[in-house]
This record gives sequence, structure tokens and C-alpha cells, in this order.
Amino acid sequence: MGPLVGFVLVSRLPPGPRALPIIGNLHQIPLTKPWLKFASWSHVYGPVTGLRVGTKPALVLNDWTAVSDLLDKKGSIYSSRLLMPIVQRVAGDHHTAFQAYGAKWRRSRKTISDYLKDTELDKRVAIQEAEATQLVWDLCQEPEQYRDAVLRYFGAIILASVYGIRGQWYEGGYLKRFFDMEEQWAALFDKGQTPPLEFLPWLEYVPEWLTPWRGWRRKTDDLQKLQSTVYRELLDSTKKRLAGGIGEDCFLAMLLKKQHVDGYNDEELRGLGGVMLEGGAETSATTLLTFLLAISAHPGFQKKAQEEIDAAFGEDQIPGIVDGNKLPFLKACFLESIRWRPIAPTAIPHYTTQDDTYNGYSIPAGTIVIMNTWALHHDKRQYDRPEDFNPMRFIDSKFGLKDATDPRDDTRRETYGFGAGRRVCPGQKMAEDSLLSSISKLLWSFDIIPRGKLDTGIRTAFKDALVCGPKDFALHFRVRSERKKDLIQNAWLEANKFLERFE
Ligand code: HEM
Repeated sequence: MGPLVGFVLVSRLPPGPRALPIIGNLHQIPLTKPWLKFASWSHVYGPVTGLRVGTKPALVLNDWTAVSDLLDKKGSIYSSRLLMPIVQRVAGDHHTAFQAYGAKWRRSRKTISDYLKDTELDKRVAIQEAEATQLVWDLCQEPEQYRDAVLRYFGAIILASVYGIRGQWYEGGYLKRFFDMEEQWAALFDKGQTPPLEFLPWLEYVPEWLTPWRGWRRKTDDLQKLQSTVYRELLDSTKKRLAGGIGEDCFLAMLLKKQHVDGYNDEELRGLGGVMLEGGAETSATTLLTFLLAISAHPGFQKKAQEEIDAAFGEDQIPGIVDGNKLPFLKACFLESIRWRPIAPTAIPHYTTQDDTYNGYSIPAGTIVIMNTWALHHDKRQYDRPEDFNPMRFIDSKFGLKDATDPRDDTRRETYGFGAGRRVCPGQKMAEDSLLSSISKLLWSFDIIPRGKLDTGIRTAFKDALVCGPKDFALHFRVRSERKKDLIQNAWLEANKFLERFE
């Protein structure tokens, strides 16, 4: 009897909606904002929901303790990725974020993490500071173009620190071409323009005209060509500058210098540069746009943050390096933006490499594991009125929780917006530095006022995209005083001089 009970208990996935043969639950998973559906399923089936995606088993983790138990504590078996044929077709196998768990991923992950560790980042703060000053200056000049200015800011930080090149915003320039490419990537995935080959591989052999994905081969091949051209030109530019004795301390120059001693080949270097741009620019820019939406919709919190910044830096000094511990309300605004509207609501799905059991259910090797950050951050059992943007929750309690007495808190992450386990975002500190640097300068410089009524609803005001940010909304950036405007101009002249070394 005993072994039989054991078998019954561990022989199936956690409960979830009924699956059909071949397609599993694919027909029930919405193409847009699927994490909202996952969150509603968790109320029916429990915090860990079992699904079938095509013929593959999948788990959705809607609860932080499950994320801690599986992704964080069992990282050795929960850290792979399901290989995605479309990504492979465009990016080859050089994209760290999509590589399977193994030697290749470990090597590139270590290279990136070494470059993004705290002591290394401290050396690059000057770039972030100068670019944030450029951002504020750009907004003084062309406030209505604030989206472009924000994209440029984060793209330029990566361009300078990874390639040693100054990021300027003009038609045909690297940054515009890069962000156009990002839009093409998004169009491939977000609008269902490609078949889900990772779940239903046989679709590769079905003639396109018989499917809803007409032209998918041409679109992916076009993007592949465009991407390899841009990344090749960027690397060539770094090489040229290095040969001329400039830009020696950027990420790729350092790797180029080691190329002949067991280093990366050119193709791998192009991939690594691309990963940094793709991982770091749009994610951070979307987080700042979300913050701008939130803070302009909540003038009371905006004023409170301005008071904290003014008290720390004064009327006569544009904020310099920001230490989040010394500006607790600013840090709380940053954490609350990410909690309220995480830009990657399902992170990047993990994939298991060994059989496992959890709470009596079986999780076979080859299970897709989706962390539903949206559900974690909007868990009513944990957060008071989770739908509200309220930075005070992070002042009143360490993790923004309504009941700060959970005995397991020592294993909780400050935020799940950057993923979890061994695949957690290696750029979290860099993102935090560049966001706090820009937010403090923006709020010191401007009152940020909505033009007209703002919509902040997740279903209506946010894009149906993998990187989920706000749709267009109109803002007015009113400089807070003439004196501040003069100081911004002076600071910009200095920043511009510093940034000229990347031209
Ligand atoms: C606010 C900004 C950012 C957000 C919200 C963000 C979020 C994320 C998330 C959710 C993941 C997936 C984690 C998982 O699989 O569990 C990730 C992975 C990654 N991020 Fe970020 N990220 C940000 C900024 C950056 C920056 C600045 C860089 C580098 C310059 C970066 C580089 C990467 C890389 C390389 C990976 C892949 C890691 C791997 O698969 O091992 N990210 N990021």
C-alpha cells in the first residue's frame, strides 16, 4: 500500500486547467499579457499551477516561496532554458539569456557578471552621471521627445561602457538602428508572427500559406541579417578605436586584448556585445518610463521625493552619485515602480534538467518553469492594496509587505523584477545605479506634469509586449527654477566635454 500511495502522490504535475491532446493548454493561454490569466488560474488551482504547452510540461510559480524553494534553492536543476528555434535562427547560440545551462552559458555569464560586479561598476559611474546630465539637458531642449531621450540615455550608457562609443540619437546612428531592431524582435514575438516551434516543432515543415504565420521565415532572416550587420559594425568600430589607442577600458576592448590567450572569437564577441545592449537598454528605459507615468500620476509622492533630493543636494547642486541607502524614499519609489508594473512580468522562463518533486507532485526533467512576477508582486496576502502605486510601503516595511513578520524573510529577494535563481539578472546593480542617477536628476530639475488625464491601468495603458511598458502618454517637464536651468547648462557643458572621449 505504502509504495502505491507514494507513486500516486508523485506521479503528476501540480493541478491546472484541463489540457487537450497535442496542443495541451496552448489554446487557453492568451497571446497577450498571459501572466494575468496565470494569476487568475492560481486562485483556482493553487500558487503552483501545472500546464502542458504543446506536449511539454510547464509550471507557473505564482508565489515567492515556490520561487525560493525551486529557482533559488535548487538552482542546479532549475536553471536551463528551452531552446527557441526562432531566437536561434536570428541570434545563433551566442545569446547568454537564451543559452541552455552548461559550459557555454557558464563562460559567458561569468564574463558578464565579472564586468558588472560592484567594484567594476564603480569605475563606470562617471559615464552614467554624464549621460544622466545629458538626459536632463535634452529634456530642457525638447521635452516632448522625452521617450527618445530616455531610450538614448540607457542605450548610450551601454554603448560607451561596452563599445567605448558615444551614443547619439539620429537617423542611421547606432542607437536608432538598435532600437528599430528591438521593435522588429518585439513584432516577431508579441504579435504572434512566428509559429511556436519550441512547443510544436512539426510546424516548421508546414507550408507557410497553410498557416497564420505567413512570411515568418523571411522576417526572421531579414532580422538576422540586420542584426549581424549592426553588431559587426559596432565591434569593428571598437577595434578601430582600440588600434588608435582609444576606448581601451570598455568591455569589448578588454576582451579583444585577451583574444589571443584563450579568448572569444569575433562571432562570440559580437554576441556578447549584443546581449549587453539587448539586456540592458530597453529594460532599463522601460522601467524609467513606468516610473515617469507613476510619479506624474501621483504628485504627492513626487513632491515628497523632491523634498528628499533637495535636502540632500540643495538648490545649488545638481545631484551627483546617489546612494539609495541615503535617499530611502527615492529607493522606495524605484522598488515600488518595479513592484507595481514589472517590465518583465514572467521574467524569462527557466527549464529543468533533472526530475524533481515538490509538495508531493512530480516535476519531470524538461519542464518549463515560468516565474509569474506579476502575481508575486500583486499577491493580496502579502501586499496591502497591491494595485496602488504607493512607495511608502517600502518605507514602512523592508519588503513593502503588509505583515513584515514572515519567518522566511531571510530568503526573500528585495524584488523579483530581475528574476531569480542562477539566471537572475546580472545587470541589476547597473540598472539600479543608472535609474537612481537619472531619477534624482530629473526630480531635482523638473516638475513632471501630465498633459491631460493619465491612464495607468495594466490592461489599457500598457503594451502587449514581452518588455511590458507604458503606451504613449504626454508629459510636461517644467524646469523648477531659472537658477536650476543655469546649473543644468553648466553641468551639461562639463558632461559633454567628458563624453567627447567616446566620439
Ligand atoms: C531595470 C532594468 C532591468 C530589468 C528589469 C531586467 C530584468 C531581467 C530579467 C527578469 C531577467 C531574467 C532572469 C531570469 O531568468 O530569472 C534578466 C536577465 C538578464 N539581464 Fe537583465 N534586467 C535589467 C537590466 C539589465 C542590464 C543593465 C543588463 C546588462 C547590461 C542586463 C543583462 C541581463 C542578462 C545578460 C540576462 C541573462 C542572464 C542569464 O540568462 O544568465 N539586464 N534581466
